[in-house]
Amino acid sequence: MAAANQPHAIFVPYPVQSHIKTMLKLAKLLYFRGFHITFINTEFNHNRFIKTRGANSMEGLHGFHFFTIPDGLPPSDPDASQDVPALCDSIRKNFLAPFLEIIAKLNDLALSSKVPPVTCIVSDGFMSTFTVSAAQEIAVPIVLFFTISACSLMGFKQFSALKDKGLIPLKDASDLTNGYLEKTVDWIPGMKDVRLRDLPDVLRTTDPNEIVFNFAMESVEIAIKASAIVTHTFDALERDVLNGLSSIYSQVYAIGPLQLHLNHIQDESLKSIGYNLWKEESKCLQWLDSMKPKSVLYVSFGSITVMTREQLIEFGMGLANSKHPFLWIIRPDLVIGDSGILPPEFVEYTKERGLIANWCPQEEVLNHSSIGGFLTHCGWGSTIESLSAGVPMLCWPFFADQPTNCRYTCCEWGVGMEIDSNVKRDEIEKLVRELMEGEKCKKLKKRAMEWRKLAIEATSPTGSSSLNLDKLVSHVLLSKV
Ligand SMILES: O=c1ccn([C@@H]2O[C@H](COP(=O)(O)OP(=O)(O)O[C@H]3O[C@H](CO)[C@@H](O)[C@H](O)[C@H]3O)[C@@H](O)[C@H]2O)c(=O)[nH]1
Repeated sequence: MAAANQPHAIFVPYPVQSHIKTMLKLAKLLYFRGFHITFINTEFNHNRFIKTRGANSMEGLHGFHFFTIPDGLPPSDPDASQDVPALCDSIRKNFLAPFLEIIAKLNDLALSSKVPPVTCIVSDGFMSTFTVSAAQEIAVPIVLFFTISACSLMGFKQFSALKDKGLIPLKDASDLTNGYLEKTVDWIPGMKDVRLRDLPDVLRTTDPNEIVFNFAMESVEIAIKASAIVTHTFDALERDVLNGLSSIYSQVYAIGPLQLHLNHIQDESLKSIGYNLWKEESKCLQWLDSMKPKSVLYVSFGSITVMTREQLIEFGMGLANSKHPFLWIIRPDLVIGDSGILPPEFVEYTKERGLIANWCPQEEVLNHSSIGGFLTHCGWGSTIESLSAGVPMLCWPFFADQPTNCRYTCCEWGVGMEIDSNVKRDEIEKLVRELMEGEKCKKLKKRAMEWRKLAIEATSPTGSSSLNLDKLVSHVLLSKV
C-alpha cells in the first residue's frame, strides 16, 4: 500500500547517457527526501541498462520505479549512442501519447493505492515539447531540469532573438570559415564578450528547418510556461548568467553539483541503480593506484562524440610524444567506421605509461590522487565533475553546448586551455606538457581547486545549492498549480 499523501514525481530524461545520469541523481535526492519516483527511460536505453548492469539493476530502492516509452526509431546498434537529430524528431512526434498512457496507468494504480497519485513532473528541459502540455493537462507543477550550464542554456535561449535579428541561420556555408562566427554578441543578459562561435553550435546551420536547431529553440521557448527552471550549476560559478536567466524565466534554481549533495547521504541503498549504459572497467582505478600523485592525464570524449581515425591518431601521437602518463577512454563507437586500433609506434611509445579502456567510473577517476588533468570534449557532465574534483582541463569541444562550456572553462573560470578543432599531434604534445608541468599548470590547478572549494560550499547544508534545492522542493514540487 502506498501512502496517499506521499509526493510522487515522474522523471523524464532526454534519452542519452549524460542526461539520464544527471536526472537519476536528482531523482535519488528527491527519493531520499520522501518522494515516490517514477523514472521513464526509452525501451532502447532500458534494455541497455539491463544488458550492461544485469536483470536486477533497476531495483533496490523501494518506491523508485521505471517505466518505458518506445523511442520510435528503427532498431540500432545496442552498444552505440543514437542519432541525435532522429531522436529529436521522434521526441516531438511520438512521445506525448505513450507518456499520457503512463500517467493514466499510474493514476489507475493510485486508485487502488498501489502508488501515490502523481503530484509533479521533473522533465529534462529538452523534453519540454511534450511534457509541459502533459503537465498542464493533468494540472500538476512541472520543473524543467536543464542538465547543462547556465551559460549554454542562455546561449540556446538567444536563438530566437538571433534569428529575429537575421544573424542566424547562416546565409551561406562559407560563414563557417570566413570569420563570421567571430562576430561579438554584446546584448545577452549576464554574458560578456561572447562571439557567435562561443554559443551552442546548433546555430551553425544554413537550413532554417534544421531539426536540432528548431528542436532546441522550441524547447527553451516552451520552458517559459514551466513552473520552474533548474540548471546543473551553482550560484558562485555562474552568478551573472543566472541573474540573466532569472530576468527571462520566472523561477530559476541552480542546484549543482548533484554528486556533492549525494556524498552527504550515508545510506548503502544509494549505490543501487547505477548510472552507466557502458560497463565501467575497474582496472582503471587499480592502475591509477600504481601511479604517482597528479601525474596522469585523463582523456575522455563523453558518450556521443565521434571522430575520424586521423583525429584519433593525432590525439594518440600527441599523448605519446608528451611523455606523460594517461588514461584514455575509447568507447567502442568513438571512431567513425573503425575499431579504433592505434598504430604500432603509439603502442611502443606508451606501453609503460598509458592505459586505454572502453568506459570507466569517471567521477572516481577524476577524484583519484593520481589525476593531474583532463582532456575533455566539454560535455557539461564532464566539466562540472572536473570542477568538483579540482582538475584543470584541455578542451576539444565537439558539438551542441560544448563550445560555450569551453569558452567559460578557458576564459571565465580560468581552468582550461582550448585545443584547435583541427587537432594536430604537435599542439596536443605542447598543451599536455603545459597542463601537466610548469608555471601555467600551477595557475590552472590553483584555480581549479578554488572552484572545487566553492562547489563543496554550495552543497554544504547551508550552501546556495542546498538552499535552492530546499526551495525547489517546498515552493514548487510540493505546491499545487
Ligand atoms: O568512461 C566514462 C566516460 C564518461 N562517463 C560519464 O559520462 C558522462 C558524460 O557526460 P558529458 O560530459 O555531459 O558528455 P556527453 O555524454 O557528451 O553529454 C551530452 O549531454 C550533456 C548534458 O547532460 C551535454 O553537455 C553534452 O554536450 C552532450 O553531448 C559523465 O557524467 C561521465 O562521468 C563515465 O562514467 N565513464
